[in-house]
Amino acid sequence: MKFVILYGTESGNAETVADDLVDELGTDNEVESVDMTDASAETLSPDALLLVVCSTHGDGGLPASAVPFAELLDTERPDLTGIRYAMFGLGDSSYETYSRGSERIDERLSALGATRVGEYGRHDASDGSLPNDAALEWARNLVGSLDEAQAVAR
Ligand SMILES: Cc1cc2nc3c(=O)[nH]c(=O)nc-3n(C[C@H](O)[C@H](O)[C@H](O)COP(=O)(O)O)c2cc1C
Repeated sequence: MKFVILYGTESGNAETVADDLVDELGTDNEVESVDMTDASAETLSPDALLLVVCSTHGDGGLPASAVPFAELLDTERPDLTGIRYAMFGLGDSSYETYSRGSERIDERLSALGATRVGEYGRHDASDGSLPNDAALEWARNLVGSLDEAQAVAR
């Protein structure tokens, strides 16, 4: 399977999550990690499953590295029909806007025609756990559910 991990971060947590996902998935798959700041419409390919890892900053806003990507989607409005993606949001439930930054990316991708697959993963920083552990568990479950779906389709 081919994965593109697209991360949006302000203070680096989502980037370390992306690094761990590359290590986890890279043993059996082709995996590329891209900061949203460096992403273009071509980063989103129907040949790869897009894993979007994005935090929330300000009051429910996008993290700094996700802002150019959101602007690109808003201005270029690429047709994302055929693109499949899964979401993992980093946030803190002590904010009323828990995980809202990731949802802002999710809403844009789906409005442009992309299809979200699997469970919407989230990490809540208020419980003191590491986002990396939650993300690895999410990714293992995601890959397991995709493998099952493929086996059923065969
Ligand atoms: C100044 C600041 C504002 C934040 N605002 C929110 C917020 O509105 N909603 C939320 O769910 N989390 C919020 N968070 C929590 C971050 O999303 C969380 O710490 C995340 O792990 C940061 O990931 P990053 O280092 O990749 O940016 C905020 C954190 C900081 C430091």
